[in-house]
Amino acid sequence: MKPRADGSIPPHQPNCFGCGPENAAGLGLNMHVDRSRVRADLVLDHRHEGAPGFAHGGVVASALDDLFGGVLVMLGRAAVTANLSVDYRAPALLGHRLRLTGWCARSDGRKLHLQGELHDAETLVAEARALFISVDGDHFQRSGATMPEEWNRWLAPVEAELPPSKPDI
Ligand SMILES: CCCCCCCCCC(=O)SCCNC(=O)CCNC(=O)[C@H](O)C(C)(C)COP(=O)(O)OP(=O)(O)OC[C@H]1O[C@@H](n2cnc3c(N)ncnc32)[C@H](O)[C@@H]1OP(=O)(O)O
Repeated sequence: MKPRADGSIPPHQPNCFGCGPENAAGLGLNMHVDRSRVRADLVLDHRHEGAPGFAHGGVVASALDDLFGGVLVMLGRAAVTANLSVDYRAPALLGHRLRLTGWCARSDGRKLHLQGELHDAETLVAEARALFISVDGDHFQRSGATMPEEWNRWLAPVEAELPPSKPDI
């Protein structure tokens, strides 16, 4: 799995909660590569409500987690979330166009240290740090479900260190 020629990132799989177009309960993220970052716009609605008019914090965390899944595609690394930390800086308002940005701060063997932000125009709504751990195909065999064909190459072991990337390059 890799970004398309136009920079858009294909869904992890059609029913992915974050980006799968066939998941009626999903967030429907459309992600794309912008230099060394991954970006996506997100408009949340009443299905995602916590306090009246505000998005549920777990939904915000889910969006950032799946955005990091887009960073994995950009990097060509298959990995899973080991740790996700979110600082909520301002309420995420339903009906507003929110912008997600994610990038890889550094890698260390199997460990990928990812960072992301959620903005509403100029307002920082949330920022996240995550530790992802690279995995191979055996990790996903435990579910017994059929893996998407395009994951085969993605799930090949990757030993090489990734170059450091910064959000502003
Ligand atoms: C690829 C497809 C992705 C598509 C969708 C993307 C959507 C977004 C991503 C997700 O939501 S993934 C779903 C949520 N995550 C999981 O289900 C992962 C569940 N956890 C595991 O399966 C295992 O704990 C894990 C694979 C993460 C690690 O197990 P391992 O047995 O492979 O590794 P190990 O426990 O030996 O840890 C490897 C290193 O990472 C470190 N580590 C692991 N978990 C950690 C943690 N939570 N905090 C800090 N360090 C951690 C660990 O200390 C160690 O460091 P050292 O090598 O320095 O000793």
